[in-house]
Amino acid sequence: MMIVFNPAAGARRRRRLLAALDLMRGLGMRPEVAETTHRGHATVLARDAAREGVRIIVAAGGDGTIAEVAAGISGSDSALGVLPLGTANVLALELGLPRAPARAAEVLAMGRTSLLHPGLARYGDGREVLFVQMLGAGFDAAVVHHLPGGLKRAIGKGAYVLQTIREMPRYRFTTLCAELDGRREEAASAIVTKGRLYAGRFLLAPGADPHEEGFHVALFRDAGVLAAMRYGAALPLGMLPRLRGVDLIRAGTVRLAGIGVPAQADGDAAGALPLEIGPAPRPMRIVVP
Ligand SMILES: Nc1ncnc2c1ncn2[C@@H]1O[C@H](COP(=O)(O)OP(=O)(O)OP(=O)(O)O)[C@@H](O)[C@H]1O
Repeated sequence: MMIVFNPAAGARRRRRLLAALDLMRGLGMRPEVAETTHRGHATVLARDAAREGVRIIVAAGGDGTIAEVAAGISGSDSALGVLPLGTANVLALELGLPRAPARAAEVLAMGRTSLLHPGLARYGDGREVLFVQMLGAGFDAAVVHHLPGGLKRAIGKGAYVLQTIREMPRYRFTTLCAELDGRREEAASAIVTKGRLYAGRFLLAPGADPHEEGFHVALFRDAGVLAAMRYGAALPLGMLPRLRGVDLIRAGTVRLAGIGVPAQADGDAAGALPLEIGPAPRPMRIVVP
């Protein structure tokens, strides 16, 4: 087993990692730990470990770190493990992975796995971005693009709320075009999700399951500040999936286009449209409780 640790959020994360390591050592495990030094590094570390035949490669960080490690092991026989140390930890909530470091370590020690079907976004320039949870295009991506890293480290999840309020008056709402299995739709924003949850434990797509193939696409039809406020208020109340102006559609492939529309994948900035989303070439195994 190898642990890929993102130390970016400081001392608290390191303490939680050490607590997990303590338990593992108590069980006689001696996992190697590699620390990331920059964005994208987790993918390189995980890819090298997968080539060496490491059986379980653990992402110790948030959803961005998990996505980077998943990209590194994609196509290999290594399984993905998770020590949830991030801000939102959506995948951990989705899969019922414990947040307490000792309990998360126990799950890793047991090594029970299930199949995960990540999504792969392909851009016009040939770039590819793998995601395990979701890809958003439009307003939520603008929030992610402009979120100051320092603010997130200082106040955690509240940073997203603050940045959403800041973004409302300045985001230039444009129409994006979504092609869902070839069927054309229009929306102000879209979230292509593998899972049920969004931004923490808030319900977005009740019928979704990351263990299944395909995507659930949430289309936010209405543009403008008032609509964004309505969506933002409905989310924590669990009312978003039933809200007027929100449609949820299943699809196996998704094309998104729109001039200057930003994209985010698993909570990290991921360029701009146009892009095409389909399944990753191979599903991967993930360690689950
Ligand atoms: N050493 C580093 N310094 C700065 N940034 C890093 C470093 N290592 C990784 N990163 C970047 O930090 C991003 C965010 O980290 P991560 O996902 O672990 O935490 P988070 O954003 O707080 O969690 P969540 O996504 O659950 O909200 C990663 O996508 C990665 O690109």
